[in-house]
Amino acid sequence: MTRVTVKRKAHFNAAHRLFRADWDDQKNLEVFGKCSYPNYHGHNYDLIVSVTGAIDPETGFVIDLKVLKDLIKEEIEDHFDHKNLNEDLPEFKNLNPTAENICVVIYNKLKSRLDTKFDLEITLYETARNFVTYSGT
Ligand SMILES: Nc1nc2c(c(=O)[nH]1)N=C([C@H](O)[C@H](O)COP(=O)(O)OP(=O)(O)OP(=O)(O)O)CN2
Ligand SMILES: [Zn+2]
Repeated sequence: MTRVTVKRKAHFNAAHRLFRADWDDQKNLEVFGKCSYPNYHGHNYDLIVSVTGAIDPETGFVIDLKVLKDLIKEEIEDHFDHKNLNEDLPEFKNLNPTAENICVVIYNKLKSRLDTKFDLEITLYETARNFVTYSGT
Protein backbone atom coordinates (compact mmCIF):
# COMPACT_ATOMS: atom_id res chain seq x y z
CA MET A 1 0.00 0.00 0.00
CA THR A 2 1.24 3.48 -0.85
CA ARG A 3 1.96 5.47 2.31
CA VAL A 4 2.59 9.20 2.17
CA THR A 5 3.81 11.65 4.82
CA VAL A 6 1.82 14.83 5.45
CA LYS A 7 3.65 17.62 7.30
CA ARG A 8 2.46 20.65 9.22
CA LYS A 9 4.66 23.38 10.71
CA ALA A 10 3.78 25.02 14.02
CA HIS A 11 5.33 27.47 16.41
CA PHE A 12 5.32 28.53 20.04
CA ASN A 13 7.36 30.75 22.34
CA ALA A 14 8.27 29.50 25.78
CA ALA A 15 10.64 30.14 28.67
CA HIS A 16 12.64 27.48 30.43
CA ARG A 17 15.61 26.73 32.59
CA LEU A 18 17.65 23.54 32.28
CA PHE A 19 18.45 22.26 35.75
CA ARG A 20 18.19 19.44 38.23
CA ALA A 21 16.73 20.29 41.63
CA ASP A 22 19.09 17.80 43.29
CA TRP A 23 22.14 19.74 42.00
CA ASP A 24 23.22 23.17 43.28
CA ASP A 25 23.36 26.22 40.98
CA GLN A 26 27.12 25.76 40.43
CA LYS A 27 26.78 22.15 39.22
CA ASN A 28 23.78 23.07 37.05
CA LEU A 29 25.79 25.91 35.50
CA GLU A 30 28.73 23.59 34.80
CA VAL A 31 26.53 21.04 33.02
CA PHE A 32 23.83 23.17 31.38
CA GLY A 33 25.70 26.45 30.85
CA LYS A 34 23.75 29.63 30.15
CA CYS A 35 20.52 27.59 29.74
CA SER A 36 20.67 27.07 33.52
CA TYR A 37 20.58 30.75 34.50
CA PRO A 38 18.11 30.85 37.45
CA ASN A 39 15.82 33.56 36.02
CA TYR A 40 14.90 31.55 32.91
CA HIS A 41 15.24 32.53 29.22
CA GLY A 42 13.10 32.05 26.14
CA HIS A 43 13.18 30.27 22.80
CA ASN A 44 11.10 30.56 19.65
CA TYR A 45 10.32 26.88 19.14
CA ASP A 46 9.45 25.65 15.66
CA LEU A 47 7.79 22.32 15.16
CA ILE A 48 7.31 19.97 12.20
CA VAL A 49 4.59 17.36 12.73
CA SER A 50 4.80 14.50 10.21
CA VAL A 51 1.89 12.06 9.85
CA THR A 52 2.37 9.00 7.62
CA GLY A 53 -0.46 6.85 6.34
CA ALA A 54 -2.32 5.51 3.34
CA ILE A 55 -4.09 7.85 0.92
CA ASP A 56 -7.87 7.58 1.31
CA PRO A 57 -9.10 6.77 -2.22
CA GLU A 58 -12.28 8.84 -1.75
CA THR A 59 -10.73 12.07 -0.45
CA GLY A 60 -7.15 11.79 -1.66
CA PHE A 61 -6.08 12.73 1.89
CA VAL A 62 -3.81 10.86 4.30
CA ILE A 63 -5.22 13.16 6.97
CA ASP A 64 -7.17 16.40 6.52
CA LEU A 65 -4.63 19.18 7.17
CA LYS A 66 -7.37 21.29 8.76
CA VAL A 67 -7.93 18.49 11.29
CA LEU A 68 -4.17 18.26 11.92
CA LYS A 69 -3.88 22.06 12.24
CA ASP A 70 -6.68 22.19 14.83
CA LEU A 71 -5.21 19.26 16.78
CA ILE A 72 -1.76 20.90 16.95
CA LYS A 73 -3.32 24.19 18.05
CA GLU A 74 -5.37 22.54 20.79
CA GLU A 75 -2.77 20.10 22.10
CA ILE A 76 0.48 22.00 21.55
CA GLU A 77 0.22 25.70 20.72
CA ASP A 78 -2.52 26.54 23.25
CA HIS A 79 -0.73 24.44 25.88
CA PHE A 80 2.89 25.61 25.39
CA ASP A 81 2.73 29.12 23.91
CA HIS A 82 3.97 31.93 26.19
CA LYS A 83 4.39 29.51 29.10
CA ASN A 84 7.24 28.99 31.50
CA LEU A 85 7.79 25.28 30.89
CA ASN A 86 9.32 24.60 34.32
CA GLU A 87 6.72 26.53 36.31
CA ASP A 88 3.51 26.33 34.30
CA LEU A 89 3.39 22.86 32.77
CA PRO A 90 2.86 19.77 34.94
CA GLU A 91 4.75 17.63 32.40
CA PHE A 92 8.00 19.35 33.42
CA LYS A 93 7.53 19.45 37.18
CA ASN A 94 9.99 16.54 37.43
CA LEU A 95 11.37 16.50 33.88
CA ASN A 96 14.16 18.75 32.60
CA PRO A 97 12.69 20.77 29.67
CA THR A 98 15.44 19.95 27.18
CA ALA A 99 14.62 19.91 23.48
CA GLU A 100 14.67 16.10 23.65
CA ASN A 101 12.18 15.92 26.51
CA ILE A 102 9.89 18.59 25.03
CA CYS A 103 9.88 16.68 21.74
CA VAL A 104 8.86 13.42 23.46
CA VAL A 105 6.11 15.20 25.43
CA ILE A 106 4.74 16.71 22.20
CA TYR A 107 4.89 13.32 20.46
CA ASN A 108 2.97 11.61 23.27
CA LYS A 109 0.28 14.30 23.39
CA LEU A 110 -0.38 14.13 19.64
CA LYS A 111 0.00 10.34 19.37
CA SER A 112 -2.72 9.87 21.99
CA ARG A 113 -5.15 11.87 19.82
CA LEU A 114 -4.34 10.32 16.42
CA ASP A 115 -5.80 7.14 14.91
CA THR A 116 -3.40 4.21 15.43
CA LYS A 117 -3.26 3.72 11.62
CA PHE A 118 -0.93 6.74 11.44
CA ASP A 119 2.80 6.88 12.12
CA LEU A 120 3.97 10.11 13.75
CA GLU A 121 7.29 11.94 13.77
CA ILE A 122 8.05 15.20 15.58
CA THR A 123 10.92 17.53 14.74
CA LEU A 124 11.43 20.33 17.26
CA TYR A 125 13.71 23.30 16.58
CA GLU A 126 14.87 25.01 19.77
CA THR A 127 17.03 27.45 17.81
CA ALA A 128 17.60 27.85 14.09
CA ARG A 129 20.51 25.41 14.33
CA ASN A 130 19.55 23.11 17.25
CA PHE A 131 16.82 20.58 16.54
CA VAL A 132 15.73 17.08 17.60
CA THR A 133 13.49 14.40 16.13
CA TYR A 134 11.38 11.69 17.79
CA SER A 135 9.18 9.05 16.19
CA GLY A 136 8.37 6.78 19.09
CA THR A 137 11.29 4.36 19.00
N1 LIG B 1 21.20 17.88 23.84
C1 LIG B 1 20.85 19.14 24.20
N2 LIG B 1 21.79 20.05 24.37
C2 LIG B 1 21.44 21.33 24.67
C3 LIG B 1 20.08 21.68 24.80
C4 LIG B 1 19.10 20.68 24.63
O1 LIG B 1 17.88 20.93 24.77
N3 LIG B 1 19.52 19.43 24.32
N4 LIG B 1 19.73 22.96 25.04
C5 LIG B 1 20.61 23.90 25.13
C6 LIG B 1 20.12 25.30 25.23
O2 LIG B 1 18.82 25.31 25.83
C7 LIG B 1 19.98 25.96 23.85
O3 LIG B 1 19.33 25.11 22.92
C8 LIG B 1 21.30 26.33 23.29
O4 LIG B 1 21.24 27.68 22.98
P1 LIG B 1 22.38 28.34 22.16
O5 LIG B 1 23.71 27.77 22.50
O6 LIG B 1 22.17 29.79 22.29
O7 LIG B 1 22.02 27.81 20.70
P2 LIG B 1 22.28 28.57 19.34
O8 LIG B 1 21.88 27.66 18.21
O9 LIG B 1 21.61 29.89 19.38
O10 LIG B 1 23.81 28.77 19.39
P3 LIG B 1 24.73 29.42 18.28
O11 LIG B 1 25.98 29.66 19.01
O12 LIG B 1 24.07 30.67 17.81
O13 LIG B 1 24.84 28.40 17.20
C9 LIG B 1 22.05 23.63 25.13
N5 LIG B 1 22.37 22.26 24.86
ZN1 LIG C 1 17.26 27.20 26.48
